[in-house]
Amino acid sequence: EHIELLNRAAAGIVSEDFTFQAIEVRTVQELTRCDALVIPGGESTTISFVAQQSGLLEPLRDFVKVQKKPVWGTCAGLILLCDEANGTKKGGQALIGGLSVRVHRNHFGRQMESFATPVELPFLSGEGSSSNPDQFPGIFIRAPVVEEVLPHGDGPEVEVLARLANRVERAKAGLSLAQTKGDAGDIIAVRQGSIMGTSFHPELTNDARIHSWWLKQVISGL
Ligand SMILES: NC(=O)CC[C@H](N)C(=O)O
Repeated sequence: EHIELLNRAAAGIVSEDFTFQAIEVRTVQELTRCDALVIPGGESTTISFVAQQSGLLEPLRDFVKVQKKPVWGTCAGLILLCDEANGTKKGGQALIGGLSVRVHRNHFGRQMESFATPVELPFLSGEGSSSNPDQFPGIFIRAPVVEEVLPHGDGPEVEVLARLANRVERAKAGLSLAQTKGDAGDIIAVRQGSIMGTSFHPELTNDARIHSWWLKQVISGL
């Protein structure tokens, strides 16, 4: 799904010296070919287990924290990119790290508590021609939130890109209040230097604006 939306986003970028190819990464060789990486949702414990087993965990840490190539994590991908996680499986779980934040896994509850709600993303205001330029369909599936921004040492600051609006505000956008979950102020999108994370799943919508925005950020840093 991410590749599909990235391809659509790339098709909208008109520049002579820009060529784009998206590949799936399962090996170190494939990772080495990449200028930037999206870590998708899924199950963070499984993703890090498989990454460890296939010798990808250290190369991923190097990609993110040493080479500082642009990375965007969605949901489980966000969890993996955080320096600390709460609500981890017993005994903890290996993370890639890089974002100076603590994330709370499964913040809204179990699978049955998954929900869709409009989210305000002020950074999108230049993207597309929607009548509601900042509004984006947020799909939260056993989603995490960033529960605390940690000291960032001598690295770049953590920018909070988006928080959930209050439920009454979101209910005005079409959902019934009962369907509208999550508390006002919950942090659902962050960026720190080359690393971005979103709690929700833009790749499960038909809206390529975040992919387009992110791709432009990546290109401008290359
Ligand atoms: N949709 C998702 O990526 C769910 C994330 C999952 N709850 C985890 O901890 O990894």
